[in-house]
Amino acid sequence: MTNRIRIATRKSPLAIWQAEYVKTELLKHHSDLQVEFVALSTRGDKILDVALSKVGGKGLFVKELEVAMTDDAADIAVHSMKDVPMQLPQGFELPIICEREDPSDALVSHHFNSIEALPQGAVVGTSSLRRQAQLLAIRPDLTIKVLRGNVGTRLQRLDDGEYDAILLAAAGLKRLGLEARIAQRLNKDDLLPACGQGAVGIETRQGDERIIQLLKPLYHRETALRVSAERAMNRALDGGCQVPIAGFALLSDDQLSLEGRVGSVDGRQLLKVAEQITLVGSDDEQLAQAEQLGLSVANKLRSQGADALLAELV
Ligand SMILES: NCc1[nH]cc(CCC(=O)O)c1CC(=O)O
Repeated sequence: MTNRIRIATRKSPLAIWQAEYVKTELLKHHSDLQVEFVALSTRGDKILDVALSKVGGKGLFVKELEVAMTDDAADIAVHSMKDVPMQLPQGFELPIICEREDPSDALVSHHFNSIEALPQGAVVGTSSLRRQAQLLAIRPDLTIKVLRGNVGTRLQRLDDGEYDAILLAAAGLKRLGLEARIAQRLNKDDLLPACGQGAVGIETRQGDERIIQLLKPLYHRETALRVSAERAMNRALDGGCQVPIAGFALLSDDQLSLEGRVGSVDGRQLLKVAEQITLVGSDDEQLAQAEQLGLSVANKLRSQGADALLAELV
Protein backbone atom coordinates (compact mmCIF):
# COMPACT_ATOMS: atom_id res chain seq x y z
CA MET A 1 0.00 0.00 0.00
CA THR A 2 1.58 3.28 -1.03
CA ASN A 3 -0.29 5.61 1.25
CA ARG A 4 0.48 3.91 4.52
CA ILE A 5 3.35 4.16 6.99
CA ARG A 6 3.86 1.81 9.93
CA ILE A 7 5.77 3.06 12.97
CA ALA A 8 7.55 0.51 15.15
CA THR A 9 7.58 1.75 18.71
CA ARG A 10 8.46 0.61 22.19
CA LYS A 11 5.60 0.54 24.67
CA SER A 12 6.94 3.00 27.23
CA PRO A 13 4.96 6.23 27.62
CA LEU A 14 7.91 8.25 26.26
CA ALA A 15 8.27 6.02 23.20
CA ILE A 16 4.54 6.23 22.57
CA TRP A 17 4.65 10.02 22.91
CA GLN A 18 7.43 10.12 20.32
CA ALA A 19 5.52 7.89 17.90
CA GLU A 20 2.39 10.03 18.35
CA TYR A 21 4.47 13.13 17.72
CA VAL A 22 5.79 11.75 14.45
CA LYS A 23 2.26 10.72 13.45
CA THR A 24 0.89 14.20 14.18
CA GLU A 25 3.71 15.88 12.25
CA LEU A 26 3.29 13.51 9.31
CA LEU A 27 -0.45 14.19 9.14
CA LYS A 28 0.21 17.95 9.08
CA HIS A 29 2.05 17.46 5.80
CA HIS A 30 0.17 14.48 4.33
CA SER A 31 -3.43 14.69 5.47
CA ASP A 32 -4.51 11.50 3.68
CA LEU A 33 -1.68 9.31 4.98
CA GLN A 34 -2.61 6.21 6.95
CA VAL A 35 -0.32 5.99 9.99
CA GLU A 36 -0.21 2.77 12.02
CA PHE A 37 1.66 1.78 15.18
CA VAL A 38 3.46 -1.52 15.75
CA ALA A 39 4.14 -1.71 19.50
CA LEU A 40 7.06 -3.94 20.57
CA SER A 41 8.95 -4.85 23.74
CA THR A 42 12.74 -4.56 23.61
CA ARG A 43 15.35 -6.30 25.70
CA GLY A 44 16.17 -2.99 27.38
CA ASP A 45 12.57 -2.72 28.58
CA LYS A 46 12.72 -6.17 30.13
CA ILE A 47 16.00 -5.93 32.05
CA LEU A 48 15.21 -3.35 34.67
CA ASP A 49 17.17 -4.40 37.71
CA VAL A 50 20.72 -4.00 36.41
CA ALA A 51 22.60 -0.83 35.49
CA LEU A 52 22.50 -0.61 31.69
CA SER A 53 26.23 -0.18 31.50
CA LYS A 54 26.55 -3.71 32.90
CA VAL A 55 24.30 -5.44 30.38
CA GLY A 56 25.90 -4.22 27.17
CA GLY A 57 23.74 -1.12 26.82
CA LYS A 58 24.46 -0.58 23.14
CA GLY A 59 21.33 -0.86 21.07
CA LEU A 60 19.27 -2.56 23.74
CA PHE A 61 16.25 -0.44 22.89
CA VAL A 62 16.64 -0.50 19.14
CA LYS A 63 17.21 -3.99 17.81
CA GLU A 64 13.68 -5.41 17.99
CA LEU A 65 12.43 -2.38 16.10
CA GLU A 66 14.97 -3.03 13.34
CA VAL A 67 13.91 -6.66 13.11
CA ALA A 68 10.33 -5.49 12.52
CA MET A 69 11.53 -3.25 9.67
CA THR A 70 13.58 -6.05 8.12
CA ASP A 71 10.55 -8.34 8.28
CA ASP A 72 8.44 -5.62 6.62
CA ALA A 73 6.16 -5.52 9.64
CA ALA A 74 6.98 -1.81 10.08
CA ASP A 75 8.48 0.99 7.95
CA ILE A 76 10.13 3.31 10.46
CA ALA A 77 11.32 3.36 14.05
CA VAL A 78 11.23 6.49 16.17
CA HIS A 79 14.06 6.88 18.67
CA SER A 80 15.44 9.21 21.29
CA MET A 81 18.73 10.06 19.56
CA LYS A 82 20.46 9.60 22.88
CA ASP A 83 19.62 5.88 22.85
CA VAL A 84 20.61 5.13 19.25
CA PRO A 85 23.92 3.26 18.86
CA MET A 86 26.65 5.26 17.11
CA GLN A 87 26.93 2.65 14.35
CA LEU A 88 23.69 1.49 12.78
CA PRO A 89 23.64 -2.08 11.45
CA GLN A 90 23.84 -2.65 7.69
CA GLY A 91 20.61 -1.99 5.90
CA PHE A 92 19.38 0.95 8.00
CA GLU A 93 19.77 4.69 8.00
CA LEU A 94 18.70 7.64 10.13
CA PRO A 95 17.73 10.20 7.50
CA ILE A 96 15.54 12.38 9.70
CA ILE A 97 16.37 14.22 12.90
CA CYS A 98 13.47 16.26 14.24
CA GLU A 99 13.57 19.56 16.11
CA ARG A 100 15.22 19.31 19.49
CA GLU A 101 13.32 19.77 22.76
CA ASP A 102 15.05 21.20 25.85
CA PRO A 103 18.34 19.21 25.97
CA SER A 104 19.16 19.87 29.61
CA ASP A 105 19.15 17.51 32.56
CA ALA A 106 16.83 18.21 35.44
CA LEU A 107 16.96 17.73 39.19
CA VAL A 108 13.74 16.36 40.64
CA SER A 109 13.28 16.44 44.39
CA HIS A 110 10.60 17.04 47.00
CA HIS A 111 12.85 18.79 49.47
CA PHE A 112 15.70 20.48 47.63
CA ASN A 113 15.44 22.95 44.77
CA SER A 114 19.03 22.89 43.55
CA ILE A 115 22.21 20.80 43.55
CA GLU A 116 23.70 23.35 45.92
CA ALA A 117 20.87 22.89 48.39
CA LEU A 118 21.43 19.13 48.70
CA PRO A 119 22.81 18.29 52.14
CA GLN A 120 26.18 16.63 52.63
CA GLY A 121 26.03 12.98 51.54
CA ALA A 122 22.54 13.22 50.02
CA VAL A 123 21.38 10.23 47.95
CA VAL A 124 20.90 11.02 44.26
CA GLY A 125 19.34 8.53 41.86
CA THR A 126 20.72 8.00 38.38
CA SER A 127 22.13 5.11 36.37
CA SER A 128 23.81 7.36 33.87
CA LEU A 129 27.59 7.30 34.24
CA ARG A 130 27.67 10.67 32.48
CA ARG A 131 25.41 12.24 35.11
CA GLN A 132 27.24 10.47 37.92
CA ALA A 133 30.72 11.60 36.78
CA GLN A 134 29.73 15.22 36.33
CA LEU A 135 27.67 15.42 39.51
CA LEU A 136 30.47 13.98 41.61
CA ALA A 137 32.91 16.38 39.96
CA ILE A 138 31.01 19.32 41.48
CA ARG A 139 29.69 17.53 44.60
CA PRO A 140 32.06 14.69 45.55
CA ASP A 141 30.24 14.16 48.85
CA LEU A 142 26.98 12.97 47.23
CA THR A 143 25.95 9.31 47.20
CA ILE A 144 24.90 7.98 43.81
CA LYS A 145 22.27 5.22 43.87
CA VAL A 146 21.15 3.13 40.88
CA LEU A 147 17.86 4.19 39.30
CA ARG A 148 16.38 2.54 36.25
CA GLY A 149 13.02 2.07 34.57
CA ASN A 150 10.64 4.33 32.71
CA VAL A 151 10.36 7.95 33.72
CA GLY A 152 7.18 7.15 35.67
CA THR A 153 8.86 4.32 37.57
CA ARG A 154 11.79 6.55 38.46
CA LEU A 155 9.54 9.31 39.76
CA GLN A 156 7.60 6.76 41.81
CA ARG A 157 10.80 5.55 43.44
CA LEU A 158 11.67 9.13 44.36
CA ASP A 159 8.18 9.59 45.76
CA ASP A 160 8.60 6.39 47.79
CA GLY A 161 11.50 8.03 49.58
CA GLU A 162 14.39 5.99 48.18
CA TYR A 163 16.32 9.11 47.14
CA ASP A 164 16.77 12.73 48.19
CA ALA A 165 16.76 13.72 44.52
CA ILE A 166 17.00 12.16 41.07
CA LEU A 167 18.30 13.32 37.70
CA LEU A 168 16.24 13.00 34.52
CA ALA A 169 16.24 14.55 31.08
CA ALA A 170 14.06 17.68 31.01
CA ALA A 171 12.83 16.66 27.54
CA GLY A 172 11.26 13.44 28.77
CA LEU A 173 9.50 15.20 31.65
CA LYS A 174 8.18 17.93 29.38
CA ARG A 175 6.91 15.46 26.80
CA LEU A 176 5.02 13.51 29.44
CA GLY A 177 3.45 16.67 30.85
CA LEU A 178 5.57 16.40 34.00
CA GLU A 179 7.48 19.66 33.68
CA ALA A 180 6.10 20.81 37.03
CA ARG A 181 8.25 18.16 38.71
CA ILE A 182 11.49 19.86 37.65
CA ALA A 183 13.12 21.42 40.70
CA GLN A 184 16.12 22.76 38.77
CA ARG A 185 17.17 22.73 35.14
CA LEU A 186 20.90 22.13 35.23
CA ASN A 187 23.09 24.43 33.19
CA LYS A 188 25.54 22.91 30.75
CA ASP A 189 28.59 24.03 32.69
CA ASP A 190 27.51 21.86 35.62
CA LEU A 191 25.99 19.01 33.63
CA LEU A 192 26.68 18.83 29.92
CA PRO A 193 23.92 16.82 28.19
CA ALA A 194 24.33 13.46 26.47
CA CYS A 195 25.00 13.36 22.73
CA GLY A 196 21.59 13.65 21.06
CA GLN A 197 19.65 14.33 24.26
CA GLY A 198 16.25 15.88 23.62
CA ALA A 199 16.20 15.03 19.90
CA VAL A 200 13.98 12.47 18.21
CA GLY A 201 15.33 10.63 15.18
CA ILE A 202 13.63 8.45 12.60
CA GLU A 203 15.25 5.27 11.35
CA THR A 204 14.33 3.71 8.01
CA ARG A 205 15.45 0.83 5.84
CA GLN A 206 18.47 1.98 3.83
CA GLY A 207 17.37 3.72 0.64
CA ASP A 208 13.63 3.39 1.27
CA GLU A 209 12.89 6.43 -0.89
CA ARG A 210 9.09 6.41 -0.68
CA ILE A 211 9.25 6.53 3.10
CA ILE A 212 12.14 9.00 3.26
CA GLN A 213 10.28 11.41 0.96
CA LEU A 214 7.24 11.27 3.25
CA LEU A 215 9.42 12.05 6.27
CA LYS A 216 11.39 14.95 4.73
CA PRO A 217 9.21 17.76 6.16
CA LEU A 218 10.10 16.56 9.68
CA TYR A 219 13.83 17.15 9.13
CA HIS A 220 15.25 19.97 11.26
CA ARG A 221 18.53 21.27 9.87
CA GLU A 222 19.85 22.95 13.02
CA THR A 223 19.18 19.90 15.18
CA ALA A 224 20.67 17.58 12.55
CA LEU A 225 23.91 19.60 12.41
CA ARG A 226 24.21 19.73 16.20
CA VAL A 227 23.41 16.08 16.78
CA SER A 228 25.70 15.00 13.92
CA ALA A 229 28.63 16.75 15.57
CA GLU A 230 27.80 15.25 18.97
CA ARG A 231 27.40 11.74 17.63
CA ALA A 232 30.52 11.89 15.47
CA MET A 233 32.45 12.75 18.62
CA ASN A 234 30.88 9.93 20.58
CA ARG A 235 31.50 7.47 17.72
CA ALA A 236 35.15 8.49 17.51
CA LEU A 237 35.48 7.88 21.24
CA ASP A 238 33.84 4.50 20.74
CA GLY A 239 31.15 5.33 23.26
CA GLY A 240 27.47 4.48 23.35
CA CYS A 241 25.02 6.16 25.70
CA GLN A 242 26.23 4.09 28.69
CA VAL A 243 29.62 5.74 29.14
CA PRO A 244 30.71 8.86 31.04
CA ILE A 245 30.76 10.94 27.84
CA ALA A 246 28.87 14.19 27.34
CA GLY A 247 28.60 16.11 24.07
CA PHE A 248 26.64 19.21 23.27
CA ALA A 249 26.66 21.43 20.19
CA LEU A 250 25.09 24.82 19.47
CA LEU A 251 24.47 26.57 16.16
CA SER A 252 24.39 30.34 15.92
CA ASP A 253 24.16 31.69 12.36
CA ASP A 254 26.93 29.73 10.63
CA GLN A 255 28.93 29.08 13.80
CA LEU A 256 28.78 25.51 15.06
CA SER A 257 30.33 24.95 18.49
CA LEU A 258 30.80 21.65 20.27
CA GLU A 259 31.84 20.83 23.80
CA GLY A 260 32.81 17.30 24.75
CA ARG A 261 33.55 15.80 28.14
CA VAL A 262 34.86 12.48 29.37
CA GLY A 263 34.92 11.74 33.07
CA SER A 264 35.87 9.13 35.59
CA VAL A 265 32.86 7.63 37.33
CA ASP A 266 34.12 8.85 40.71
CA GLY A 267 34.12 12.42 39.41
CA ARG A 268 37.79 12.96 40.18
CA GLN A 269 38.73 13.54 36.58
CA LEU A 270 36.68 15.42 34.04
CA LEU A 271 38.21 16.25 30.68
CA LYS A 272 36.62 19.15 28.79
CA VAL A 273 37.24 20.26 25.21
CA ALA A 274 35.37 22.97 23.28
CA GLU A 275 35.79 23.99 19.67
CA GLN A 276 33.99 26.09 17.10
CA ILE A 277 33.87 26.18 13.29
CA THR A 278 32.25 28.26 10.56
CA LEU A 279 29.97 26.21 8.32
CA VAL A 280 30.19 26.82 4.57
CA GLY A 281 28.68 25.36 1.40
CA SER A 282 25.76 23.01 0.77
CA ASP A 283 23.71 21.18 3.40
CA ASP A 284 25.64 17.95 2.78
CA GLU A 285 28.97 19.74 3.04
CA GLN A 286 27.89 21.34 6.30
CA LEU A 287 26.87 17.98 7.74
CA ALA A 288 30.32 16.66 6.85
CA GLN A 289 31.91 19.68 8.55
CA ALA A 290 29.79 19.03 11.66
CA GLU A 291 31.13 15.46 11.75
CA GLN A 292 34.68 16.73 11.30
CA LEU A 293 34.15 18.99 14.31
CA GLY A 294 33.05 15.95 16.30
CA LEU A 295 36.17 14.05 15.28
CA SER A 296 38.40 16.97 16.15
CA VAL A 297 36.93 17.32 19.66
CA ALA A 298 37.23 13.55 20.16
CA ASN A 299 40.90 13.66 19.13
CA LYS A 300 41.62 16.44 21.60
CA LEU A 301 39.86 14.51 24.36
CA ARG A 302 41.98 11.51 23.41
CA SER A 303 45.16 13.52 23.61
CA GLN A 304 44.13 14.52 27.14
CA GLY A 305 43.70 10.90 28.19
CA ALA A 306 40.08 10.01 27.36
CA ASP A 307 40.99 6.48 26.26
CA ALA A 308 42.46 5.62 29.63
CA LEU A 309 39.34 6.87 31.43
CA LEU A 310 37.01 4.91 29.15
CA ALA A 311 39.18 1.80 29.31
CA GLU A 312 38.79 1.69 33.10
CA LEU A 313 35.13 0.86 32.54
CA VAL A 314 35.61 -2.49 30.78
N1 LIG B 1 17.84 6.74 28.54
C1 LIG B 1 16.41 6.90 28.63
C2 LIG B 1 15.96 8.14 27.96
N2 LIG B 1 16.09 8.29 26.63
C3 LIG B 1 15.63 9.53 26.30
C4 LIG B 1 15.19 10.14 27.46
C5 LIG B 1 14.64 11.51 27.57
C6 LIG B 1 14.30 12.22 26.31
C7 LIG B 1 15.45 12.56 25.41
O1 LIG B 1 16.59 12.73 25.84
O2 LIG B 1 15.18 12.71 24.22
C8 LIG B 1 15.37 9.25 28.51
C9 LIG B 1 15.01 9.46 29.93
C10 LIG B 1 16.02 10.23 30.72
O3 LIG B 1 17.23 10.20 30.43
O4 LIG B 1 15.62 10.88 31.69
